[in-house]
Amino acid sequence: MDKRISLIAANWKMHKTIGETVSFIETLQKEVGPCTDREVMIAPPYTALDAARKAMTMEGYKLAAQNFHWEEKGAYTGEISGPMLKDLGCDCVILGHSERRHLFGETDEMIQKKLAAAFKFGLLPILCVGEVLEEREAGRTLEVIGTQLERAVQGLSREESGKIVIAYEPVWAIGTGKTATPGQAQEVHLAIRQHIAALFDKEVANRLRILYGGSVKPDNVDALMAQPDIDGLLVGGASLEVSSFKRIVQYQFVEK
Ligand SMILES: O=C(CO)COP(=O)(O)O
Repeated sequence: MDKRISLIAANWKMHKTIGETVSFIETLQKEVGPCTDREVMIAPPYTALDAARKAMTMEGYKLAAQNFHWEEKGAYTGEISGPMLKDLGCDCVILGHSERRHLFGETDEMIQKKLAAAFKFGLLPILCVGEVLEEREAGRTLEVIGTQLERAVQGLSREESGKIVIAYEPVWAIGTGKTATPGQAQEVHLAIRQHIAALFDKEVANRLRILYGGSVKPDNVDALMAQPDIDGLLVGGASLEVSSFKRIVQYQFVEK
């Protein structure tokens, strides 16, 4: 199996001013140091992207936006484009987060356009997928995620598909304190990899990094990261304090 470098990502959502962002990043880098065997990604709000870029001085730290619009420019009041994010020095962009899907009405079709645009404008996409509680209880988890995946990757080349980062975020586990058990998360991560293998091929699937997100905390990080198909984490609440995010970044490494 290809070796996949782990990615520990912070999604700050609508939190932190410029000053708070700079202070967080400076403290984190001072306490964690450069990262060579894992990548750390931070997604602050748009308003703090520029300051965050300037504060990131160490190896292994990456900057992401939480969303963007697929068009390059135009009459889209309130929107931000890929070239604008590149201009700010962003490396990655989070796409299709469940809050975007459920609170702001993003559809699979919009997410597919955003995914294609991320490649067009040179941003690494982090594609979020996940089921709601009723879907899990009805035994439809894998079907729902399969559909989200198929629709999102439509039109992508084989090479592009191998580069996507997928984040599995069960909607019922986001901000609720309810984490999927490591076994539940592993089951879905494996299914995602198998689905991508069926859509493209095994080599693409083996290269794919799949993150888990949903109430990740210092006390469950090691068990989650020990699972063979969990290649990283997308952390909300616990990424807002340096002390908890640092512990998550410094998860206990196990050879897989
Ligand atoms: O939505 C998430 C990350 O994108 C997860 O949020 P919490 O870690 O707060 O559950």
